[in-house]
Amino acid sequence: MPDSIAMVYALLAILGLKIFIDFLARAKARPPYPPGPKPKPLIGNIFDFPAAKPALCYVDWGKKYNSSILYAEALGNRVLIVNNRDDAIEIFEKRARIYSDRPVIPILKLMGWQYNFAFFQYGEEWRQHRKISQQNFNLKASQKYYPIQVKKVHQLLRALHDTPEDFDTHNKMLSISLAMEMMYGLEVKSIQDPCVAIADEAIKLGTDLLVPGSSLINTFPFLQHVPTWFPGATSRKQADIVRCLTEEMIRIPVDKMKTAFEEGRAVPSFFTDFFEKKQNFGASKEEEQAMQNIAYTFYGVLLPIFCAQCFHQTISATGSFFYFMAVNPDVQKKAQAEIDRVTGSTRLPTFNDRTSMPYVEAIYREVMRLRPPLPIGVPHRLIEDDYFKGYLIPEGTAVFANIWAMTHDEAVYPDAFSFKPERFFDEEGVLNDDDRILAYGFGRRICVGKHIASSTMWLMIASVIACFDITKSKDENGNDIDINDDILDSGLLKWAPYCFSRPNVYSLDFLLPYLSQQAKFMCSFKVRSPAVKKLIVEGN
Ligand code: HEM
Repeated sequence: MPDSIAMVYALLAILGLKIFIDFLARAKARPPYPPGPKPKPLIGNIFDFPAAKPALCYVDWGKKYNSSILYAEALGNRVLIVNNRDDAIEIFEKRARIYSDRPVIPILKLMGWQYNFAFFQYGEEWRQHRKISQQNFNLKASQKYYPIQVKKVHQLLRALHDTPEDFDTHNKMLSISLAMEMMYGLEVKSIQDPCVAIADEAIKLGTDLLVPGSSLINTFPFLQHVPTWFPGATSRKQADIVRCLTEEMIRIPVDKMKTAFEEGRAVPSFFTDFFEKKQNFGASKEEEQAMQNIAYTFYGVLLPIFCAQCFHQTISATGSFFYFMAVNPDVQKKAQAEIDRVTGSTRLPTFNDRTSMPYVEAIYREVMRLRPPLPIGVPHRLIEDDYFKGYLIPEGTAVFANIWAMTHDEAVYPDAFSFKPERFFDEEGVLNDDDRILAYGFGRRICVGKHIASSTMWLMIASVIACFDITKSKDENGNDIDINDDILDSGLLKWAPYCFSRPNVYSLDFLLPYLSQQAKFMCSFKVRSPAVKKLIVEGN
């Protein structure tokens, strides 16, 4: 080998060695990552991520590593878990500029779910959608939907009265028909309505694809480019079906609403109001697309949160409430006494009663505390390196608020695992100021539908308690059927950032908190009196 070539090789070797030494020196000099399980060579923490109940597992990590923030990584995917409320406020709210992005999820696009702005990257498009949503669904503006909410809750009461054993189906009707009427002014009359069937199927099939191991695309995003005809591309095919269903889910209500408009029978709603404005004053294509996306997003979000069966094993906020009432008859009695005092048992509760019913308010807070429907929230993504409590949090880290850990913190909520609405009262018996519902998340991505959610939940709770005694179901011998405590696992399922090749791309498994494993529980609804029966039937 000529000397000059040998020289080049030697220089390259020295350069390589220098880069390696610099790398080691930098790694040594940089502040450490937050505590967490020790990563293994190459695979990192892939086997440390919990296979179930992540919220609980991350609480254990917190104890083990004596830290309220935990860090782990697997094949370039970085995850930070925040177990403590103050840290969450510092990170998501005080540092919102850099903690408001979302991880990129390639399969969403294959399923046509990229129109759901809850998954949008932090940027101009998200900002536009968020602004329109806030204008239409802030505390004051959302009150224009009160009449629809009242109508839907009264329909739920009638349905529970007629066929109490179908309470899951009635929950589904509440969520879908509320969304349809609020967003498109459309009345869904039965569970057989094509809108219901299509939305149900799209969400079921779509969420199936998110279950770990169900699709290799979740693990190896490059597989998204494999054509559907390719042998073995089953999840690719399923994603295609979901996309078709999702497109229908978006198209059908818009078409129906336009027809109603042309025929002069359109009812005011989020989208109808926009459509009317468009006819009169015009609107840009982007604006129309944004309105359509928002209507679809709200529709898609309402289903899993309120509906116990849309995601086949989900226990919803409504389902958690039924459960807590069935196993806490004393709480129910106390709430019924309060409601009867305010309404005189001569009418159903109304929104105007909310401030006069502090105990019902406390029940709402306690349901949301004990069973936050999304226990580890929806991940945010950090857009640049950050330093927190002396630790380095690298750019691209997916950051989870462990809401469940915060709402089960014994230091804040003594006897945290018990259902005790009384905890929200001070010594004078006045409702305390612990009124922030952590279940709605944090910062700029905080739930934009929280006022609709809060009012719907409150009215549903007050109305159902006013009308029914909810008890455990009985077996054929008249004995109580115990409700399996597994119900307590609600929504605590897994999130595991499986191997992805791109640092800002995460497994869809983070959506799994939406899913839970326990079977449907049984409870029974008994109308409290003939007078109440009359109120239910007449809807007063
Ligand atoms: C009990 C009911 C509900 C709960 C517990 C809940 C919870 C949440 C949580 C935890 C997030 C993520 C927040 C974060 O990133 O920190 C979220 C986002 C969101 N929620 Fe809700 N939600 C509920 C009901 C609703 C309803 C009824 C709507 C619409 C009508 C809605 C619309 C949205 C939207 C659009 C986002 C995405 C916001 C964004 O990314 O900017 N939610 N929700």
